[in-house]
Amino acid sequence: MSLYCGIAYRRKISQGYRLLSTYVTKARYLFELKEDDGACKKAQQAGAFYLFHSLAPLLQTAEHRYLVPRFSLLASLPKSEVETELQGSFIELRKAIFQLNSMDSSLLFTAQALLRWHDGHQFCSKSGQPTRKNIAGSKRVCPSNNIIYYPQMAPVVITLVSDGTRCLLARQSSFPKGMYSALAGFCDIGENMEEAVRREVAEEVGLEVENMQFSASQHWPFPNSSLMIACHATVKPGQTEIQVNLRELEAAAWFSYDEIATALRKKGTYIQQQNEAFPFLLPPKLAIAHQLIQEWVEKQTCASLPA
Ligand SMILES: NC(=O)C1=CN([C@@H]2O[C@H](COP(=O)(O)OP(=O)(O)OC[C@H]3O[C@@H](n4cnc5c(N)ncnc54)[C@H](OP(=O)(O)O)[C@@H]3O)[C@@H](O)[C@H]2O)C=CC1
Ligand SMILES: [Mg+2]
Repeated sequence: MSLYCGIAYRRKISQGYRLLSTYVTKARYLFELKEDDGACKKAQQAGAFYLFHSLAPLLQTAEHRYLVPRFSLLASLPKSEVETELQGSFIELRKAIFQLNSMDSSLLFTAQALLRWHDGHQFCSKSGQPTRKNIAGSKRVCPSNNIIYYPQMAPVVITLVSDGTRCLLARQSSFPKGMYSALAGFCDIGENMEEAVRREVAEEVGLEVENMQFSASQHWPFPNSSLMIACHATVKPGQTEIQVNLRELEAAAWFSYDEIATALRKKGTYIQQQNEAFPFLLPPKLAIAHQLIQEWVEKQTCASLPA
């Protein structure tokens, strides 16, 4: 039984935080760790580790939340013994995101994405020879031709479309029961963000958008690493009739401010909410889709206030 360990890059320099006072110094230290195997080996001795098994992180349960323990020592033990010894379980990250906090999730997402990338890039695509990982895990090199492979993220646009008073959400059959989200899609090669937003909205719901506004971005590890680029957009006036592309989506609909605001206020665990008679759930707080929806509600609230 093999155990993977994901190195928490930002945490492992905990000693360094006190000595290095500025963001620039910290960024340069991390750069050095990626470039200098010796420096990285040294840092690992004082570092903290997350444990993964088959890409599932070891988590501890506390009430309705998951805690992410970090370890300084690693031993090779069977999975079940590790779980018993460390009072936790290896839990699929996709299932755990509903109960993780944002600090933990960001590091876990990075660690899992790196582990997955290394697992899938063991061989050079040109020579077919095994590639070698540097100590930091920031790249792999083919010893026969020196080609360097770096971990990659696929750009994905995610758009919250509004008609001024309602917003458009959709669901795929793979989503958890009752969950609706903003429209997302991978950028095609050669496309810029604006073109990808227009195309994805047209492809998925048959609408044309205008007035795009960038909101924020996020690294998302599922199913492979994506860079989520989140935007707001509006449909052309009077063009609100949805034509769902059933190859991509199970359903799509316009939702009113009240429906969305009520869903945002829902309490209880995700499972409890899913068991309601008519579950309508929004993406977890950690997902940038949630942030887009929250922003839209805030904008609507401001717009309805008297001047
Ligand atoms: N963080 C967040 O808030 C959210 C994140 N997402 C993420 O956005 C991503 C894209 O959303 P989704 O609607 O599925 O995308 P798309 O609408 O682009 O549809 C996905 C399909 O596109 C094809 N595809 C094209 N390029 C790629 C690529 N580089 N990698 C994988 N598949 C590709 C695949 O088809 P085929 O399998 O036939 O090859 C896949 O089934 C997903 O990974 C999802 O997890 C989505 C919503 C919210
Ligand atoms: Mg999509």
